[in-house]
Amino acid sequence: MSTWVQDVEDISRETKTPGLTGRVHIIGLGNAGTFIAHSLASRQSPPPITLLMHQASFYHAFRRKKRSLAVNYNGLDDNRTGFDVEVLHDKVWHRIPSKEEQLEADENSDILEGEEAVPEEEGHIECLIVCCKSYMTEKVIRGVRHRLSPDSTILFIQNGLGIIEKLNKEIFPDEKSRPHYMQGVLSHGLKKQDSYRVGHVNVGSLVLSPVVTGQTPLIEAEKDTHWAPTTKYLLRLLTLTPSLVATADTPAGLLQYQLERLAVGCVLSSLGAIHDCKNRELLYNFPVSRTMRLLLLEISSVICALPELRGIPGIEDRFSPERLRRLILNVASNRPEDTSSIRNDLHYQRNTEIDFLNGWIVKRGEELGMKCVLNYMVQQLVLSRMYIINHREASAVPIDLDNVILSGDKGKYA
Ligand SMILES: CC(C)(CO)[C@@H](O)C(=O)[O-]
Repeated sequence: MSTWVQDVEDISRETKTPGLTGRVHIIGLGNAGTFIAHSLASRQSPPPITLLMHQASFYHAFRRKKRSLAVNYNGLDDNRTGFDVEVLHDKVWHRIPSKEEQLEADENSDILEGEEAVPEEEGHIECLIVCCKSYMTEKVIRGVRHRLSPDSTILFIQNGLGIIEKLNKEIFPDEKSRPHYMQGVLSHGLKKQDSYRVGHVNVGSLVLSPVVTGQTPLIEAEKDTHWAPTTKYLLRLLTLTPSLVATADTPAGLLQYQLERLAVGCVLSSLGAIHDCKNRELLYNFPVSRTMRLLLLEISSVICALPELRGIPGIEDRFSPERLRRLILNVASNRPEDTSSIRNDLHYQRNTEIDFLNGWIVKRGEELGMKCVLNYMVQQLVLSRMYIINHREASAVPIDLDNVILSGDKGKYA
């Protein structure tokens, strides 16, 4: 198997682009980000990897873990080190030197507990893997926008759809100065065990494809294989990383996996959050089953009418309400103890991905002249739950228990 250095040299020669460094930057160290960074570091020839952290506290936690990422396979932790780190402080990325570099450093910094030298931020980003939640992506990309160029490639591995359209509108309106995009669907079973430690529950895959914008239907895009050097490099690097089980697909092929994932999310994630329950509690429940069927009628109609999918054989069968329903029941039965990601986000009072799930169906339905009222209602129910939870928290009266005095033997508070 070729090393990453050979890959960089080959691609530089083939595409006549000297100066590629082969460095991969990763933002978002949840389950997917940790697993991908760990997998790249587990290669026989690991490429240079930089983890981008938005808060000094994330780095402090990482340092407590001896700057290692762990994936637990069959009960055994596999620890990997060797990651470079950059931390955002005052809108500037600061590179945190590795242990070896620190030994040589003589400067001190006040933002990172005054122990480590913080050199100037690093420059251009060639390959960026974004694994944060869809609702955070715009903010995250704004933070590295000045380090991206039309020669960069960004790979998005996230739930939901509509993120790239939003980025193009808000951050990269000029097509010529836009970076190249790739998207991926990760189906490995991952479970968070601790910060920077993920359990690998079952083997899945990572399906990848470069993103083409402005080509409808997508089947037309199959003729175009002129990918940017950084796209070629990232695709080669990931597909040759054994633990990822990654494959390259066409844009139309990938979109179909994304839509299946979207349908599962629109039903299981949203209903799990509204009912505040685990996947298993949505099974064998007649009223839930009625809701699922009705939601799927709208979801299936929108997907089957998408102009991007025109000309692809078998779309009506693959995305029929009944097939989607079976797919969803399969996921729920195989992962009965899973808690929906939207439910988790609500629990921790974070924003949710609802606008990129049911919200996307509503938006695309509108463009196609379909009123998806049930998906709209589900979107609003999740948003209203978020509103209630946030307001409940905001209006809670803080009690200073340290200063509460118990008076008399009746146990009354004084
Ligand atoms: C879809 C899901 C509920 C499956 O367990 C979960 O993966 C989620 O919420 O993204």
